[in-house]
Amino acid sequence: MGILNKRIAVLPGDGIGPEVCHEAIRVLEAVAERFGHKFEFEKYLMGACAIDATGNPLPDETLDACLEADAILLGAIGDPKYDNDPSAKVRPEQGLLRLRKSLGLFANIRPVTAYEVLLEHSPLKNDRIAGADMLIFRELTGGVYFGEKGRTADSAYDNCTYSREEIERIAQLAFQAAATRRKKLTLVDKANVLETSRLWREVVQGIAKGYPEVAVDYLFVDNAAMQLILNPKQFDVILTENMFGDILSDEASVIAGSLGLLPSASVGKLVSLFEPIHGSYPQAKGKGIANPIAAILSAAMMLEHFGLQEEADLVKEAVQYALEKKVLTPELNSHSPYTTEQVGTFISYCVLDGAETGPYKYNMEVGLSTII
Ligand SMILES: NC(=O)C1=CN([C@@H]2O[C@H](COP(=O)(O)OP(=O)(O)OC[C@H]3O[C@@H](n4cnc5c(N)ncnc54)[C@H](O)[C@@H]3O)[C@@H](O)[C@H]2O)C=CC1
Ligand SMILES: CC(C)CC(=O)C(=O)O
Ligand SMILES: [Mg+2]
Repeated sequence: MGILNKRIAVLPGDGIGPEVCHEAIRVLEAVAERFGHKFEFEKYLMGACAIDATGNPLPDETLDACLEADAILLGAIGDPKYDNDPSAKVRPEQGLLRLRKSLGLFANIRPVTAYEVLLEHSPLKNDRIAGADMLIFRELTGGVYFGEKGRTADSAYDNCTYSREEIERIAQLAFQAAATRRKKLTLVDKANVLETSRLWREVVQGIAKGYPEVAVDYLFVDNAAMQLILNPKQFDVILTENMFGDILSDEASVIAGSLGLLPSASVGKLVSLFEPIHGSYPQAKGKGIANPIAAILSAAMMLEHFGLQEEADLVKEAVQYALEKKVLTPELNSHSPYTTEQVGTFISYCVLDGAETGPYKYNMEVGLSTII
């Protein structure tokens, strides 16, 4: 792959979103400097910050810029002042959902890896999770989050709808991924109760015929929630609908070690979007304790999407090195002295100068001598 010129629309959002985005951008800048690529970053409003500034959680200017960009980097959106007001007419989350729908981002891909070096910090049984490595395909533009909603004084409803086409397009992607991995796909649903889940099963059974090399199994979501913790190594590719994928992937982050470690790529018909799976973690805003790795690994997924595999691998190695050297934010180790920015600096230097010289440069700048 030659030198690339890419325009990246950045939506830092709310809470810790701007802090983790900042570190992901620095890492992408380090990649650009090392390999000679030109990445242009332009920031736009979305979420609570956009409501505050314009009254609209997804201003037209933001949507237009996203449509014209080569990729989108998103931090996170959400603010307690809206979460705690049940009568709020406009909400930050509406901006995110509308963005996903408008861009046709129907597949949200969330890799989950149990990091060997973090096992000692895990609340889970180490021998059960060591080696776990799965890819969650979460449907992102259908289901109960997008169905018709209604409210009277004493009742409320949120409809869940899926069409055959909506299921087919993400199932095809999930099968393609499974075929390149350990060749196992698990459909997670609630087909004993939900009509939508029965349609998911029917469609997936049909598509499975085109992938005879992929073993398919079916799990009810309540059982899946337990199996994830009990025996995560059984999973390779998990395919599921919007809300189940949302919930199960946060649960699966415990296998990795922290919600602050899990990245995602959302792909569809138009431009792709890359975001950590976590939210805006408002309690941590401005404290320098948010883990930037989920955002940095989302940037690595963006590099893969651009076809820059060597660059993406370098970022992933730098992250691995930060974990090995215990350059950790406090949720992974309460004794850790490292801030969001320091973790970002360490990873950026490893990307720029390699895992050998990067840390020395980092130590000189930060004045820490504990890493190497
Ligand atoms: N994609 C998005 O922008 C999302 C937005 N939200 C919004 O975020 C706001 C907060 O929601 P919560 O339910 O508290 O979820 P959250 O994901 O923001 O935080 C839940 C918990 O995960 C941990 N955590 C999250 N990110 C972390 C990081 N980078 N480093 C270390 N620890 C981290 C913290 O312990 C935190 O209390 C709400 O307004 C919600 O609507 C929630 C999920 C996704
Ligand atoms: C607005 C929510 C659906 C955001 C969320 O929890 C997510 O995308 O993971
Ligand atoms: Mg979520």
